Amino acid sequence: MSSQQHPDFQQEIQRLDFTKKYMEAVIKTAETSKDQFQENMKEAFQDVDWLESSLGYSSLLTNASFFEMSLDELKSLKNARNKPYFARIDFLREDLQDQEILYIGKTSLYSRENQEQIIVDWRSPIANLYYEGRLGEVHYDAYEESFNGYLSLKRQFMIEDGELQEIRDIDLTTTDELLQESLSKSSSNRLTEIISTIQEEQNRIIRADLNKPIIVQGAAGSGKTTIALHRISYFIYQYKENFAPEQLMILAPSRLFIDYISEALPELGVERVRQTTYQEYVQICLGKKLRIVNDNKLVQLLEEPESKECQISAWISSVKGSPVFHVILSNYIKSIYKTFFPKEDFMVDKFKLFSHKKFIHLFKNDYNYLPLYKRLDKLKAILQNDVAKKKKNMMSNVETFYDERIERALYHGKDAEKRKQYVSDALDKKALRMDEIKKAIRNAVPSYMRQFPKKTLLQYYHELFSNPANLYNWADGGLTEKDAGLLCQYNKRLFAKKKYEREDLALLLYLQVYLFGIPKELKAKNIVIDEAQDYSFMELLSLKKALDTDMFTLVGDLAQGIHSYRGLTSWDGVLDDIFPRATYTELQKSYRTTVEIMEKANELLRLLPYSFPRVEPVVRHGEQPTFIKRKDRKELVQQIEAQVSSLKEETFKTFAVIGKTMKDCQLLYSLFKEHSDEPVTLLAEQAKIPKDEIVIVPSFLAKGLEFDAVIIISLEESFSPDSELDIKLLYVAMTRPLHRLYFYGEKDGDFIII
Ligand SMILES: Nc1ncnc2c1ncn2[C@@H]1O[C@H](COP(=O)(O)OP(=O)(O)OP(=O)(O)O)[C@@H](O)[C@H]1O
Repeated sequence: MSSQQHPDFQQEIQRLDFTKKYMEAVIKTAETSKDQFQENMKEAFQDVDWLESSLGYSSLLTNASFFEMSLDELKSLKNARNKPYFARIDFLREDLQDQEILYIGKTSLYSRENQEQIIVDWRSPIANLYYEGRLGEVHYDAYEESFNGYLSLKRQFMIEDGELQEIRDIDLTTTDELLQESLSKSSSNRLTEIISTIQEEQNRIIRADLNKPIIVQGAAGSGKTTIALHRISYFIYQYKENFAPEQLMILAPSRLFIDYISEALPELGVERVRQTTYQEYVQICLGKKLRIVNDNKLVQLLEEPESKECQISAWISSVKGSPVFHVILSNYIKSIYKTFFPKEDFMVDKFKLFSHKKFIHLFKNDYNYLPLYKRLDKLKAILQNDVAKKKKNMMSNVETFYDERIERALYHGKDAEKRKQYVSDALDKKALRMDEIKKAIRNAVPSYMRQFPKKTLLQYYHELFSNPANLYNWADGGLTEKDAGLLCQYNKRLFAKKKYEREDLALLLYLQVYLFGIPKELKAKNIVIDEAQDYSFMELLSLKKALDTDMFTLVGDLAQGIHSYRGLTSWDGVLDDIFPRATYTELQKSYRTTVEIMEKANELLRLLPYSFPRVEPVVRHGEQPTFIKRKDRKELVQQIEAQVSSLKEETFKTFAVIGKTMKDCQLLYSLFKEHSDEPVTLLAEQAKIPKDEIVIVPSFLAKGLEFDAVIIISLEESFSPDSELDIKLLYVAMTRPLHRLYFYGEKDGDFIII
């Protein structure tokens, strides 16, 4: 039924009008003075002729009183002005008489007269009925109670600029037209919120137990990034009393990616969540800016796959990220700890203040929870305290010793001359001893502390690789002697140039945790990691140790694991050994691409040596992906320009040309600069994604992004069916478009499956 003919259309228009006016009055009052609320209400509703209708709105003008609002609440209310809600549910709870009619929106709004909800927040427990509930008998859980009832209506609203456009009632048979419509729209180059069309399987992840970590293996375009952001929003809503948004953290693969998600964040009320990249975060924790080289070994692997050096370097990365290094670091740390067990008692002058056994006991037991150097600080403080407490006693002991002697000599000595000499010597000795003891008191703690090694994190790290025999022993059989030798040689070469690689960061972070500790203010309470498949075992383990929590949301896709030389090839180890409490979920449905594109991309998955289930696209059809024989140089640029301009005529807005490597992209970029006036941007890791421009982007940087149309090019580089990496890169590139996909190459074999 078209919305205009819907019997409730007029009534819904009135309801929307009421809600908007009510919101305006509340916003105005919050911005001025709360005493003005009655006035503001009268003003907002002055020309409304339906107030006396059966809807019973009139009492609000007389009974309303205003309540304080937080700045955040006010901001979300203002954001919701143009679209106060997107759905309605009618629910009769079995223990209540009256049916509840609930309007669901981005934020909540309470009636100031009777505290009834005018708009229900999408994150509230009852709103779950919209996402999960079929019409009929349903239940929802809230505050550890379950409520049964009957859901008689699920209605969706299309509201644009505050005007009601359409109403759709969802029954058992209707497909989700709103979803179809939302997916058929063109992309704005940015991620947006999807609260009105969240699907059941996605909703379950967003609302999954917030006290447990969660790992999501999701196909390309299944909504992983989107869900992760919505889960943060849900978390903030549920725990607004306990956590400030700043205590949550998103770790994104690059600055480019942070820019990409930035638009969805304010919409979801999560813009204050910390957003950073793994490398930035670790370096902040280490308190050092290191010179990171070979950041993208992937590029080397692509450009020189046969080079021996390159293969060794990839192998080094995989070992440093593997559980073997957990064993190595644990043993290494134990060996460092041993050098901190004192062998001597703590003496001040001739006084024994602290036995070394007591010291070791405190060190090993009472301060076990602290990092090594923090334990040392504690002990130092204890010694200083002890000395301060016993100082007087020690001095007076010495003093008394001499004074007694002097006194005895004064009263008992017979020979006056001898007595005088004795007293004078004793007084000298006393002065000397007093000086000695004062000096001993001053020096005792610093000189005792001097026995402990004082090294920096980097010194410890360098020592880890200084001796292959040690490394071999610490590995407990995890490395051969030859491997240990190779690792030491490789790292020594780097250290000599004061350089480090990304893979060193995890190991440095682990050592930092156990040796020096991580400042409290850097420990987020809940962490979201996107593209988690690109993290190694050690990277995830070190992060968990550094942050001191297992409250992680990890989302990723092993099929897009283009960094698998260092990253993960299975979630098993992560689940078993790092996050044993985690809930593991898979998402197979893809919302981004059309059936035609996804089916083609699925062909690639079959070529990978792992068994990935086929990705199921949401039924949305489009054109078949097309191969176009590219022309040379200048003409190629014209070919692409013509393609884009015809796509623009079809109202598509965002376009990317994806090349396998940065080299191919740079080549195309220079061709554009030479032969075209069309604005183009070559995307780099730190870049921002421009709107309304063609972007040229290498396949490995395109991960996570999306565009209306994508052209995959092959200039000097083609994708090889024999390389797992090439298959994954092509898969990533092919799953970026929403609507159209083209291959521009010399011959169809350039793209493996075309
Ligand atoms: N329930 C939904 N309603 C509307 N759009 C959706 C829904 N779920 C996902 N989408 C859209 O599908 C696209 C893909 O989502 P997203 O980028 O979160 O997927 P992803 O799993 O992170 O993909 P990739 O692994 O390729 O990076 C986005 O445009 C997102 O807005």
